[in-house]
Amino acid sequence: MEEKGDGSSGLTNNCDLPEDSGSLKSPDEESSENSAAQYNGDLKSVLVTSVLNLEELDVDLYRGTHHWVPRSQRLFGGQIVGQALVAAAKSVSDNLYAHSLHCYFVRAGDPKVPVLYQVDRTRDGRSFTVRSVKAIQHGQPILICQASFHKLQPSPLQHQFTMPVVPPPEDLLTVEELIHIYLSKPDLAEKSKQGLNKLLANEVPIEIKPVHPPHFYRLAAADPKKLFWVRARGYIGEGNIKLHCCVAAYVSDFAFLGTALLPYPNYRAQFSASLDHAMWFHNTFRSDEWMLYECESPWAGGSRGLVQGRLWRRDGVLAASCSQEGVLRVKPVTEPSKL
Ligand SMILES: CC(C)(COP(=O)(O)OP(=O)(O)OC[C@H]1O[C@@H](n2cnc3c(N)ncnc32)[C@H](O)[C@@H]1OP(=O)(O)O)[C@@H](O)C(=O)NCCC(=O)NCCSC(=O)CC(=O)O
Repeated sequence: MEEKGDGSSGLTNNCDLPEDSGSLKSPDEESSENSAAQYNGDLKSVLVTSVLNLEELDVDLYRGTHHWVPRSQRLFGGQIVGQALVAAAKSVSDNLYAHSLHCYFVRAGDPKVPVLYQVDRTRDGRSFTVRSVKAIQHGQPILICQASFHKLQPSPLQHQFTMPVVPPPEDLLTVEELIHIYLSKPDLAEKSKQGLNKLLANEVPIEIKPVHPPHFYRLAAADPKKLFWVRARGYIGEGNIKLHCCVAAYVSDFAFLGTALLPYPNYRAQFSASLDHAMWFHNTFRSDEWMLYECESPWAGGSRGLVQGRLWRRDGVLAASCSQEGVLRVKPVTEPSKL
């Protein structure tokens, strides 16, 4: 069973709501914010230079291309959500910040062609503004998304759960380092070796450090809960709060639905795909800095699973919350994993 330190049910007052923190600086980075190399390499994140850098075709019409495509050969849901949020954000003024989005994945995305994003300016209110975005391929919607933006408004109401107590990312191994360890096991089945090598060859623009690696890889039945540190690969830098939300939308769909499979190591997903994805942004954060992703699945049934997640800044501030339902069609595993 997975342990979560002191859990997340306690309420504290230490949340740092946007009205208090228009800047993305965290206290320990203020003195050296211009040093890209201290984050995660001096290369700009491909998420910013390519994936989330949409081409404007016409007013409220954009085109997005792909970077990493999962083995399923359908587009990664996080990419479509992230790009849809970029498109929505382009038509709202600078003083409005995304606070929530709600999406349905209605068709599989085709990795062979780009995606068009058509933005409908649903409403511009006094403090809230809503956009609807349709992601289109082959003339048909693959995703429908509603995103809402809000002006910063101060309030005395401030609370949040407490971040689970876990080892810092510096004390944990990346997924790639863990895979190298598994690959060095002498009794590793050839099929597993091939699978792991394929994973290594993936160019996922996200870095991950699982807090409990065996749980992450579903080796034994575990509670449907997982914790991992996550950040965009490469440097993004301070500045654009909206952009960090779009990167977080991309990141938040990664390995999320798999949380619902953790109690069932004797089954593998024959067909799995996210059906919907919702996010709420609570505080400013940097998506190129380590954030703790706390994922849990309160329910599975009827070939579907529900997952919920919290993205924590490493200083304990709750950055965002996520929810997703996915279709999960499984079949029994014939050979146990030898990782
Ligand atoms: C969810 C949908 C498949 C529902 O569409 P339909 O209702 O028409 O589809 P369906 O359920 O009838 O069939 C879908 C596939 O399941 C197969 N299928 C049907 N019944 C089955 C059963 N009982 N057991 C096993 N498989 C079954 C079908 O043959 C088909 O495979 P086949 O298609 O091979 O013929 C679609 O809306 C969709 O593709 N939405 C997009 C989902 C998505 O791409 N999400 C983002 C990526 S996932 C992601 O990013 C997160 C993640 O991976 O974790």
